[in-house]
Amino acid sequence: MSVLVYADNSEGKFKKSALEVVSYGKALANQLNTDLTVITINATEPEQLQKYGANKILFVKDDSFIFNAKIYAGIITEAAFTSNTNIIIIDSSTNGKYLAPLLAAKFNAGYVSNVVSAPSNLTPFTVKRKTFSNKAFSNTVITADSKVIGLAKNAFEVKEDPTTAEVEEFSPVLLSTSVKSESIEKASGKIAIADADIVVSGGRGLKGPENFKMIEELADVLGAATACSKPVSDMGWRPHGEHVGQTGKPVAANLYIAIAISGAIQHLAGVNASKTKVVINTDPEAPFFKAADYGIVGDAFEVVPQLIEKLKAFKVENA
Ligand SMILES: Cc1cc2nc3c(=O)[nH]c(=O)nc-3n(C[C@H](O)[C@H](O)[C@H](O)COP(=O)(O)OP(=O)(O)OC[C@H]3O[C@@H](n4cnc5c(N)ncnc54)[C@H](O)[C@@H]3O)c2cc1C
Repeated sequence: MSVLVYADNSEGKFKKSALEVVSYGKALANQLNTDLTVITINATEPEQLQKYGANKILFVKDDSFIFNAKIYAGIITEAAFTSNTNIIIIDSSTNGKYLAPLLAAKFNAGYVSNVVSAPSNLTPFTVKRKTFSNKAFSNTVITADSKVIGLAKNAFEVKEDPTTAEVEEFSPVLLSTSVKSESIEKASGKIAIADADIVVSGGRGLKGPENFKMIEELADVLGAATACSKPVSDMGWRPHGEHVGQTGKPVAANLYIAIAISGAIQHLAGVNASKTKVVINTDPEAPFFKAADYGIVGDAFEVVPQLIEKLKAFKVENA
């Protein structure tokens, strides 16, 4: 009986969250003294996953597949039955959050989301998860024989553990579904907040919508998504889709840069799952400084343009 991980990719490339779930799967497989099987769909280099401990890699290659949760859940369930597994691990990307409940229903499994560490106990199977807008942890027991684990982003380190894996093409017997994605047209060329590695976010301290040009420019240089605090979107300075926090979108980026944002508890609740938080604020008493890893006490209108120039120069030097 092996552990099965679904490794998602973006345009064929594995994201960090995919490597995190594979590393988690390997740790769990070691704990259970079993093998790790990974399934991936339309990744360009599926064999890369052997670097992170996969013993078997099942890859589906069919360019006509466009992400559709029902179809993908069907494929992953079929892979679970083929590989005789009773534990499926999945990331917490937007796709992962669509997939996990469908998988749990198909697999008749107990599903726990937002998991942050390997099981503390195997009998009963107990995992630690984040809860209450990431302000608390809960030790949760999965009593069902089959289990679906949704791993929180940035919760488990990517760890190399090279193996020689069996790499096998997997041809699922696709069941017909009531819904099929024919094509995807992205709303804009922008990076989505939920899946971004870096997020640059602006607050009310920027004083007006015209000043968000520098937020966009910084985001451009860093290849980041742009975001904002609630009042900024309430006042119509930025679209509502950019509002992050307890009542907005959650952010679990590798780097979250908060510019002229005070760090109210409702804002922090939505961004504190990010790995490294940087704050730029004129007020040294702003609450965000307590939550941040790095802080600059300074005027955004002076600091941000300098940061952009330095980053541009760094990119030219290191091109
Ligand atoms: C039920 C409820 C839910 C909420 N949900 C959310 C949510 O999901 N997300 C959210 O963001 N908020 C939420 N809020 C609002 C939240 O309480 C704060 O009011 C809000 O986050 C403040 O936004 P801000 O930090 O951009 O603005 P402000 O509180 O006005 O802070 C602006 C900051 O900019 C700094 N500043 C000013 N000028 C400069 C400058 N030139 N350079 C650098 N820094 C400067 C100031 O020192 C200050 O710290 C919620 C509130 C409630 C009651």
